[in-house]
Amino acid sequence: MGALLQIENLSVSYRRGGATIQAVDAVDLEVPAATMLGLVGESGCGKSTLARAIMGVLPGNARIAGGRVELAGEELVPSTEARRRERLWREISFVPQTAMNALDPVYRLRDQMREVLCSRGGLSAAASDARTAELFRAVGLDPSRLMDFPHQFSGGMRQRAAIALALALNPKLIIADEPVTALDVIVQRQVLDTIRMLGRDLGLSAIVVTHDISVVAYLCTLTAVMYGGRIVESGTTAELVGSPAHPYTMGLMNASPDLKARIDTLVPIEGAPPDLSAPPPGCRFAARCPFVLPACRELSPDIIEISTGHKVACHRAGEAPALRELAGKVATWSA
Ligand SMILES: Nc1ncnc2c1ncn2[C@@H]1O[C@H](COP(=O)(O)OP(=O)(O)OP(=O)(O)O)[C@@H](O)[C@H]1O
Repeated sequence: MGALLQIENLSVSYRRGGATIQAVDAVDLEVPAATMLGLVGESGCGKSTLARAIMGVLPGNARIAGGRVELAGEELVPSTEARRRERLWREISFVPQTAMNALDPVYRLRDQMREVLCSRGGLSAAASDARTAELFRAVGLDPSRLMDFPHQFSGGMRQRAAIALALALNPKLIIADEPVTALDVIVQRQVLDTIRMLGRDLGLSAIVVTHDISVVAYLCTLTAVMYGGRIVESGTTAELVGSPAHPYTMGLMNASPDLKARIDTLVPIEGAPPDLSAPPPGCRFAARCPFVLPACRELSPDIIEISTGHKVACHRAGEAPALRELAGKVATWSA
């Protein structure tokens, strides 16, 4: 049986000025049913573009340059606009970074839920309100707040309401784009706990987009690391966090306050991701990689499977244990 979501060789580009920005470059990715996959990488690596391509909500200057996406055997990309609209909320829903991107400030929460549950889901107003109360309880909101407007909620509560909205019609796939980034640390943890619990209890299938690898480690069974428009490492989260094989993944972990397992201080990765309007030849991480070899700057590494389900695109993947050892030293990253 195929995975729930299958992405094959997907490329997405933007036109800006006279330039073409290759934001997603030949990406292959699968999300099995009842699985949360974390898509992690720094800002500008193409995560949101990939998420938007799956949802079919790319901006006007974007173009699917190639590839295909299937959800439960049905083609999502390419797709017609009518089919895309029909699918949104019912089959794919999303949790944005800021709940106000999903919630309308002038409507009561009850009415926003009715908009999805009645108009899209065909429920009566009474059935919608009952379902909303059930959803509110599931996400940790008091159903007595149903008649509130979004501004009467705290940021964390609004994010919970956005999650309730995303769950409303039992979609096949949820895409959460930086679902806790805008919240303060304590609330982040509470909302993450709720998402984790819902993931387990409801068997959710989701892609969680984040720059924070510790969020992925906390929530997701599978992880895909994106850099420069490409997936550079993917596999189970346990394997990636326990034995990262790509130097970029090792660097992300050193820079994460919650995962700095090997170094007792935070070590940033110097520099910035490549300009995707003129990406470098070879490995896109070469300019920042402490383990770079001359070949890395010329030849793009193939993705290879180093153990069951653990894939990495690095010329030095065979030396991963030794590189991990070195990556655990501060001097490696400051050289
Ligand atoms: N509407 C757009 N028009 C032109 N270029 C864009 C547009 N949106 C994104 N890009 C470019 O595409 C590349 C990938 O951006 P994208 O937002 O997908 O990355 P990201 O990893 O999700 O980062 P962030 O977390 O900052 O959104 C970047 O070079 C970005 O500047």
